[in-house]
Amino acid sequence: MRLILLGPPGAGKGTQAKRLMEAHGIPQLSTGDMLRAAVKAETEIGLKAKDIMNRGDLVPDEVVVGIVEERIEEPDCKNGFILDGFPRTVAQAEALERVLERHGMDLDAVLQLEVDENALAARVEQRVAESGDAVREDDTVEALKKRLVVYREQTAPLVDHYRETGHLVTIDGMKPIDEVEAAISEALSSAKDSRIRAAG
Ligand SMILES: Nc1ncnc2c1ncn2[C@@H]1O[C@H](COP(=O)(O)OP(=O)(O)O)[C@@H](O)[C@H]1O
Repeated sequence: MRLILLGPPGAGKGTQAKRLMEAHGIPQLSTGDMLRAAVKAETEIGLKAKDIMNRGDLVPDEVVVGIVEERIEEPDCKNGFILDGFPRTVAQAEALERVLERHGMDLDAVLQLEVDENALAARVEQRVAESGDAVREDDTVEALKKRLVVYREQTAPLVDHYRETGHLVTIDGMKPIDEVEAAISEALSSAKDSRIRAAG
């Protein structure tokens, strides 16, 4: 199963990705985590990405598309994967479509976690407060605000994009974590049923 988790910072993508990973035995591919690892290892990509990430801006499309393509070629992605934090622009979505096509893969669903903007600010502020010393370098109030603006301007258009491609599944992300998980699992099984019906 190949899934995309879509939603603003603080929507709970990482939390649900981990649960999906356990439920389906497929890896979570978080471009944020991969880029943070590159920054830490001071690779060429990491050196380029560091300041961009700390500002809350987006790393260039070709950089993230490159790391995602390399990652999905790994053997653990054979049965599928969960993309978390990618694609973040329409150009990335189009590049992903080409990459998947080249590898003979297709998408099963794009899970949009829909959340209330006011609640988001509170969640991310809490994350900043709780993270204490282990704070992520881009978890400053300023960078978070910037990430929300970037989301609205560059990533939110993906909702329409994936509605048009027929992959969009909208989930209420304001519910408690277990209920969001249950809603996702239900949506995935009915998506599967309708695919089986369409094929049969
Ligand atoms: N697909 C992507 N395209 C461009 N930049 C990305 C992408 N994924 C992650 N990044 C960079 O990494 C930062 C952190 O990403 P992530 O951990 O997914 O953030 P969040 O916690 O806001 O969901 C982003 O602000 C951006 O600079």
